[in-house]
Amino acid sequence: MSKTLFRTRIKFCGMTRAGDVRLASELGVDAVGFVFAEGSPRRLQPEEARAMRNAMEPLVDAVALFKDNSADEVRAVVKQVRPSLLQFHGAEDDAFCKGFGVPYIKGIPMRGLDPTQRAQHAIQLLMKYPGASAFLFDGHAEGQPGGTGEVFDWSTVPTGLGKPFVLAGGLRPDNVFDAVISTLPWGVDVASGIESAPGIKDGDKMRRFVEEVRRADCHPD
Ligand SMILES: O=C(O)c1ccccc1NCC(=O)[C@H](O)[C@H](O)COP(=O)(O)O
Repeated sequence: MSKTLFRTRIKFCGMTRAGDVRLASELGVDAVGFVFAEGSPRRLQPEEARAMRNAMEPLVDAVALFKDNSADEVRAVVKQVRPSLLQFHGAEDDAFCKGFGVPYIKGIPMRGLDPTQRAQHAIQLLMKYPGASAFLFDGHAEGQPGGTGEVFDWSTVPTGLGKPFVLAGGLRPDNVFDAVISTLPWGVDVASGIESAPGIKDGDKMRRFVEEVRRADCHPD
């Protein structure tokens, strides 16, 4: 694969502390994610996310993440937090995902897929989620929660999507360079790989993660 000229976007997911959000902005991170999925150790109440959202610097996107939440819960978050993007990780269909007047990213479980089915997988995704602004390829298995640090086989990333994709799943400062060079994603997303405990981001890991993505962006291949 030949290298393109764009800058790889970075999203830090599962933010729970205002100081972590501020440091992410200072590091030049493009988006931060607030998790509303039931059972997640990073789960926020809308009021908590709203407080962090109101303190955010301009030109940084807030992404609200759901997994099989009710429409009322999604609406409450949209009203209070004003995210610029929604991200769905459950069995929500396209009609549900696009029903809130906010662009959406669809999280796709990638565990155990067949590398020979990359093109077919892309077609299936485009047919199933025509309204998605982007896909986020994640390391977990179908029905499982994300944010668990599981890497999937990058050779299964669908080809010929014609839409941006975000690579996720077990990315860390020590593997994100290879991940970017191998898959040339529109963006990368990380939760546990920049944490000292679930929801508690580690400043040094955050900084090193961003440096490694930038190093990959400058790499000639
Ligand atoms: O982060 C969570 O707790 C979570 C819970 C339920 C569904 C999805 C969740 N996270 C999705 C993300 O976007 C994570 O950033 C992604 O799974 C990568 O996580 P990690 O492998 O820990 O970097």
